[in-house]
Amino acid sequence: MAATVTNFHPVFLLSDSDSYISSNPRKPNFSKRLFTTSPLLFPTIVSHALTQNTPPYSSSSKPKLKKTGGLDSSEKTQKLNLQVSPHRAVAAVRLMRIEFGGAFADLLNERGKGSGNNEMEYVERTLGFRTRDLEERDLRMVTNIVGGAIRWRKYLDYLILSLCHDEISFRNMEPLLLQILRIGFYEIVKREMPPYAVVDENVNLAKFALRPGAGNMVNGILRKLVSLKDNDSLPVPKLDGNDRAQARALATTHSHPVWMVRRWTKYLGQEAAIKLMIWNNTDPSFSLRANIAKGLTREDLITKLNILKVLHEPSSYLDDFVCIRRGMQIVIQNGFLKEGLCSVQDESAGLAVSVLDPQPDDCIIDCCAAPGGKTLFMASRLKGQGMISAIDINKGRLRILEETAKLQCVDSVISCIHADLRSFADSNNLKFDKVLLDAPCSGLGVLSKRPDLRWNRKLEDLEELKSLQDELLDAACKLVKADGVLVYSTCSIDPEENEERVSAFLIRHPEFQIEPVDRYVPSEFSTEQGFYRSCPVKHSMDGAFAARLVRWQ
Ligand SMILES: C[S@@+](CC[C@H](N)C(=O)[O-])C[C@H]1O[C@@H](n2cnc3c(N)ncnc32)[C@H](O)[C@@H]1O
Repeated sequence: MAATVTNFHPVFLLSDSDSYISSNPRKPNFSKRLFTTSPLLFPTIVSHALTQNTPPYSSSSKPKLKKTGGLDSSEKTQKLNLQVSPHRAVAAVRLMRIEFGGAFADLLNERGKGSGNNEMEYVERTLGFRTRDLEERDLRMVTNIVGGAIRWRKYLDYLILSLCHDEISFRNMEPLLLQILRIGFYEIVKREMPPYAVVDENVNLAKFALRPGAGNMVNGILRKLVSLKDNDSLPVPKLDGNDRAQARALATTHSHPVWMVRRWTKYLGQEAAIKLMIWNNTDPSFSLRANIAKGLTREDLITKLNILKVLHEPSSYLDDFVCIRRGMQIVIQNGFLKEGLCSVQDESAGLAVSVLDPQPDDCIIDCCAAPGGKTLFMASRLKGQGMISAIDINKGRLRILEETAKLQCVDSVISCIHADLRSFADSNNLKFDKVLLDAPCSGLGVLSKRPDLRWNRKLEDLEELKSLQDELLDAACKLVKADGVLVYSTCSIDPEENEERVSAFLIRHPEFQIEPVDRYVPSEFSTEQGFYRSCPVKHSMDGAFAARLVRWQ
């Protein structure tokens, strides 16, 4: 079934700042990381993870499901547990789903697909009991705990390991027990919550979801942690030794993979790498694009936000954008997105569209378009005149684009094409004024919004991505008419996916040359080489890159 906007799927919401690896048929292993695991499969996966050690409930105590998949109402009440705080129970299950079920850590999706009743079914199936339904405040706490426990996973595990008897008991720890400890450690060390309440609550969760002995263990470890923290004697990774040793220490302290620290230290220097990691660990802020095609100007949007007391300020860089400082959930709950009045779009993505500079009557092709963040923004700039062909290899995501285009009233200027760009460009002799290639990339510029991404990305991915980016550039350039424009963009901050890809392209295609972007974006975003680059720390937005290339012969 088509994913609809009302499903509020993370892919839709976080479109621009998200990164996707190709479902490249030539590289089938690529698609593995692309999708969330089917919710139907999740309980099986988690059960497996749980039973690696001790099952959380015996088979006789497992909740019975009706044939429809819903819970029998008598079961619901029987299993209701009022002693466990609901937000911790839900957070523990979400963490399990993200780690073992391949779900996205979606910071906006609090009431969408996979939550609400569905989510309580996961809770019951995973923990063996239900909790009371979540209130708004609980939902905010779930989001905070899940985001924080994922971001800080490496650092939290370092602390947990330091308080375990030995490394083997840490390595063999039941997955659910480990999630509960991570929640407790995160709350005590990073959220500075009243420690004894945190200890009690997490002990209860371990006791009911696992067994009394697990509760005792959580109690012992958390109490040791509280005492170390009170005495200011938490272990600290030592920043000394050679580059590799220093990278390892920084990776632990700032909770990132070692390879990322080494790479950023190489390209940015240690100080800037540290600042970037601190940024990635900060709660993200979101920006909204007012949908002028639906008759909502930025001023109208601001009026609505003022009425709802959402803390915001107009973007300094883009006319239609508003930066939300606090109250994003209010925007979601009031249906602004579902009604298509505005979209969640990072300014960095909006600026990449400015590099292409879509104008009424332009004939544009968006080569990797789904789920459509940039296509829809470009379409709104055409003001009903011109045409955008939106290609994507992923049918499901393309359907999201189609439906959102209708919702936002820009469908009359968009035509969707489900195809692999490479074969499309080979078999069609079409030429366009403007070609956008928003390439699949590592997403290293959007780690603050995608807390799980840092753990899912591997250094090896970069090599595969780089050759895919080259192939897609070679295909996209075939579609550019004489004097036409090709914009290559990513949401990565890695020079090998950005500047290096463009340099390599220009060697292969001397018929293109760089047009400096300073006419299209504020000068602080333009690099010496004439490219667009946003830096999270400097500009307080996601990291992104774009190059504007013109076919001159
Ligand atoms: C970074 S995302 C694009 C995001 C999109 N531009 C937006 O703003 O919402 C990259 C997209 O490239 C698509 N893709 C990957 N390989 C492709 C190929 N060979 N042909 C066409 N699309 C491809 C993926 O399905 C994915 O949707």
